[in-house]
Amino acid sequence: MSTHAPVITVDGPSGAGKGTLCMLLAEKLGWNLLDSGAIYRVLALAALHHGVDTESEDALVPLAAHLDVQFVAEGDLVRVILEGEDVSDTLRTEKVGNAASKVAALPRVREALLRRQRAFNEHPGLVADGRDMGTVVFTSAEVKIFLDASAEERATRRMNQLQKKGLDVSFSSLLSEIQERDYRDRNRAVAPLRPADDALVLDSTEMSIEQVLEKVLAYVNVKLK
Ligand SMILES: Nc1ncnc2c1ncn2[C@@H]1O[C@H](COP(=O)(O)OP(=O)(O)OP(=O)(O)O)[C@@H](O)[C@H]1O
Ligand SMILES: Nc1ccn([C@@H]2O[C@H](COP(=O)(O)O)[C@@H](O)[C@H]2O)c(=O)n1
Repeated sequence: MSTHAPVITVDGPSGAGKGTLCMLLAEKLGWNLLDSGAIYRVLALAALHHGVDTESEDALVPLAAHLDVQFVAEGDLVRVILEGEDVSDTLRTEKVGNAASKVAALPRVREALLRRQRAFNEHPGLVADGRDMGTVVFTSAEVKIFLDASAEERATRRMNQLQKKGLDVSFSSLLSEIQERDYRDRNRAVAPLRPADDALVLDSTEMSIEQVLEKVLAYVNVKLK
């Protein structure tokens, strides 16, 4: 990876604050941003649209290889366009998140999406958000972070987020959806969710977004010096 731009990877379970942290880091550093979860979500949504079985690896691999998706920056937001349709809001639902974690458990599907993810590694640098950024996709990354928080705190954050959008949600169903997805992501045979051996593990349960950013920026400055 020496000819490539520097990379900061941020892995961790759903709702730990990876997306928020990565967006702030990318803004602060002026680097590119990869939301790898969005790629798995787009594939799951494409499968649902085309009536493709989300458990059939044979059917999903060609779909993954030919995904017609664009990520369009719009101010602070990145709009996701699948086959010409803006799917940014649909993509964030728990239904799609769950379907994404099913397609993400299939080895040949992950393989088919590797090149697409690595193509984001452009100058001046990349902040990569996901589950296996530090362990599989960018193993030589200069900085690796594993961001965690208790399942209860993550469900609370998600509930607040959805309530701000005017959605009525039950804490207990959010918690069980998060726990189900965690279990699948941590126990799959390929690229299971775990900290890279050389990652800084940060538990954000008791930390604000500002505290997480401050701690990570201090670490990044030391590592990139
Ligand atoms: N340290 C924090 N304290 C309180 N709320 C937080 C913190 N970090 C993030 N949040 C809030 O939690 C919600 C989920 O955060 P975010 O989307 O960044 O998580 P994520 O790890 O990227 O989740 P996913 O993997 O499912 O996309 C957001 O509403 C965000 O503003
Ligand atoms: N590098 C990654 C990123 C995501 N996944 C799977 O996709 C699901 C959705 O991810 P979000 O970050 O958008 O919530 C997630 O539950 C994982 O199953 C992955 O496997 N690898």
